[in-house]
Amino acid sequence: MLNFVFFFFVALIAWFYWRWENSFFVRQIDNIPGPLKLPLFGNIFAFPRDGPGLLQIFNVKWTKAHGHIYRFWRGVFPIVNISSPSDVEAILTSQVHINKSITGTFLLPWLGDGLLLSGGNKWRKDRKLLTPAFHFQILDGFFDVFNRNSQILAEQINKKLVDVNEVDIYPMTSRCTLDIICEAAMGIQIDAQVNHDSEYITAIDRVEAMIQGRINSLLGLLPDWFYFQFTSHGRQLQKNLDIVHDFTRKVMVARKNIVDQQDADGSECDFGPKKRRRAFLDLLLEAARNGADMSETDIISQVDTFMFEGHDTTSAAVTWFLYCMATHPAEQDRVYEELYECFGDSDKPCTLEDLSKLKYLDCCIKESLRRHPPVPLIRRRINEDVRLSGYNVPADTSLGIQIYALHHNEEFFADPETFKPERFEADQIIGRNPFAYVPFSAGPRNCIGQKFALYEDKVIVTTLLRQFRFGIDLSRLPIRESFNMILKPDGGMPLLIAPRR
Ligand code: HEM
Repeated sequence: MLNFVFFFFVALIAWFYWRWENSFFVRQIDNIPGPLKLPLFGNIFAFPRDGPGLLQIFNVKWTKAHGHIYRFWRGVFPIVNISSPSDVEAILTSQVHINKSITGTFLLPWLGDGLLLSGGNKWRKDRKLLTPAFHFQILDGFFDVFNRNSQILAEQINKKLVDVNEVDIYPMTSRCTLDIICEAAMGIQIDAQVNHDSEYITAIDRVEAMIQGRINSLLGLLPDWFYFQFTSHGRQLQKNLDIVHDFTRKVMVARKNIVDQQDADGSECDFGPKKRRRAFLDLLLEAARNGADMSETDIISQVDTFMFEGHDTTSAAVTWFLYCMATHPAEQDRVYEELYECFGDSDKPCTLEDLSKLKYLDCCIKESLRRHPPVPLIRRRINEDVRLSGYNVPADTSLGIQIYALHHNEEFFADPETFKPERFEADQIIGRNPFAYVPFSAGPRNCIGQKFALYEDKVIVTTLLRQFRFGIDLSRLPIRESFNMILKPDGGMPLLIAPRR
């Protein structure tokens, strides 16, 4: 009898699987070229565990083997990856495909329904509310935060140079951008550059590494309730998430109390229409006070989202830019000449007006973001059937937009592995498909912090290049790129640094 029940269930599962395999949905997906899949597991065993391997398989190996549109299976969930400008344009400019895919759910326990992960009307409402926070007049007010923290970074480098001439620059730029975003998002100074033992900073580092570890392994197939309750990885992640959320909540309450107090005693408010620089948190608290439908949890999710999106991305951009300079001394000299023309020998802080004069620096930064895009892959959930490169991609499919593969497409960027800033000189851009280059994404769901990031990036690198010359020990090359949610240097970024004066 038991045998009969067992075989009955196996046969039932096999029948359901066979029906599903032959469904119109699966047949449409499998019509798109892609690697051979295993029943139930799909291609999950082909995913490398390490970041460099992951970048290679998605952006290089499978793109070369199957073309600029291919599909693969994460268990029974299909993912279609695209990297041709016309397909990318069709998705990014669409008002229909604006929701994030299932992989975004791994970030949900951390970022909640913040701007990065929310969809539909909630996203539209929040995006409208937050857009004024990135008005250029408001960003101008952050220049003193950028300059002050860049100068602290230069001092920290100088301290290291007393003993050595090679410094791993990546953790240092990371702490610098963390200090900047904390001040901009929450209005507080955590001094991560000098205070290395902060529980909050350690927890943020762990949360990022653990979420990436989960995505890349079989743990990613477990539902949240099981993963957080019954695996030690999940329990550890929860512990670190509690530290991060606790910190954000405490800052929010403290900020709210200050504002309430100032309101009550009529003293000058440090947030209000007359004050030029306001943290993003102030804007959210103000909106909540003015009756916007926004709970405490909503505010925390938005602040945590800015902390995540605004920290590692920019430090990766700064780090890869310094790498490009270190490996291209002639281009570094030309950038320095331009800086010298603008600033001379002075210690004058960098202003928005100065940045508008630094045209060659701008080309070098754009080329660095092409060659090493900090966000190499973004995802969408297809809301209704769409035709891409002649294939029908059915509704509910997860779609990957491979920014890295797009930026390395020979058709648009000849000799794509070579650093050539002149690609971004005015006459070279004419006629190039604008969707061949999208480091900040494009369309309605582009990066809301794009201008903030570029100003911050430029102030940090000008501060450093005015004071130091960067080089690299050739035996360290190549520094491998690692796909860890963002594009990080594998094993750090050891650069040879010499003071200019
Ligand atoms: C060089 C640095 C940066 C790069 C390359 C970058 C890139 C991107 C990209 C590609 C997206 C689209 C993500 C997606 O569709 O899944 C995005 C979204 C976003 N970015 Fe950035 N980003 C950078 C810096 C920043 C900064 C400094 C902030 C905040 C101050 C920020 C805040 C956001 C937010 C909130 C979103 C979600 C926008 C939405 O869905 O409406 N980013 N970013």
